[in-house]
Amino acid sequence: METSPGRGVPPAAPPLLQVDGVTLAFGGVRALSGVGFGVQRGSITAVIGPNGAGKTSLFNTISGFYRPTAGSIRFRGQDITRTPPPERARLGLARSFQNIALFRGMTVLDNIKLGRHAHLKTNVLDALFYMGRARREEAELRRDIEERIIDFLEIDHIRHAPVAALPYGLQKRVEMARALAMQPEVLMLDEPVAGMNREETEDMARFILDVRAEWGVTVLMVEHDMGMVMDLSDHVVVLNFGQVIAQGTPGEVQADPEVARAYLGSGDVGALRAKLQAAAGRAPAPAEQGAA
Ligand SMILES: Nc1ncnc2c1ncn2[C@@H]1O[C@H](COP(=O)(O)OP(=O)(O)OP(=O)(O)O)[C@@H](O)[C@H]1O
Repeated sequence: METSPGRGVPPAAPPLLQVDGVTLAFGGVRALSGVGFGVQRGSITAVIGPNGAGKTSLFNTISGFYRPTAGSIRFRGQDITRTPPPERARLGLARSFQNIALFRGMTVLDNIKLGRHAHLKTNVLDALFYMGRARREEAELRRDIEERIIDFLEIDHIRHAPVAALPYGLQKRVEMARALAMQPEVLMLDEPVAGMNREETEDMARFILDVRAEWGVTVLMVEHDMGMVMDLSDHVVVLNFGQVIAQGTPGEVQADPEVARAYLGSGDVGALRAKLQAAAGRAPAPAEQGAA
């Protein structure tokens, strides 16, 4: 492997997803101003920030629902700034939504199948007569869904249940299953643990880690639960008023006075760290107490 001259450190791989100078305005409101960051392959990257910071706008821009007024988004080196959302999904960018966007009257299995349909190569005529490749793809589809995703997310017992009948935590899990059924390279999770109790949050955190470890999927999430973000993420991007005010490892952003100012109104990083540890249900370790 090629290394940097004289330093013995391999050069960083180009990011799988690269956001550069993204600006987005709604009339007079600038939701995003020159936002830039990279998502490394195999990482768990989180976007955080106070209410109204621009997190949802950024997610909608990356998945193609909003078109930026300036800047670019590259995925696997390809410029996708103007690529429509379904095409981005086919390229390998799948997402879940902050407010669950499942078909509530349909079963869990049928909802998950809708995700997989993004990849079916069957043409309309085949589908109409349900023959040849269509039938093979349907069989493959069922096997893939039933044996991998449903088992993995431990939702076997509810596969035939209508989504509307399920508790919130399970609905979120089904949404993740549907996004996974698109076989994404990057799974974008919009507030995956919003509204969940601690047990549901811990389950979801475990699934996110396993998605990366067992499926090799890169994860990009927006999340308010700071404890969960700090525990899981390799890279954290902090937005405030539509701008990136800090980014780095969880330790780096927690030690950044700008981040403390955005969340607490003062640059007290010790208070920020204590708040985050309280959010994660932990007391500060003795070595950390004086570290601020
Ligand atoms: N469709 C829209 N039309 C006009 N302004 C919008 C629209 N969507 C977002 N905004 C504005 O853009 C800014 C960023 O909003 P956004 O929802 O992206 O923030 P957020 O970080 O996701 O907030 P929250 O944490 O509350 O979900 C806010 O000032 C918001 O009022």
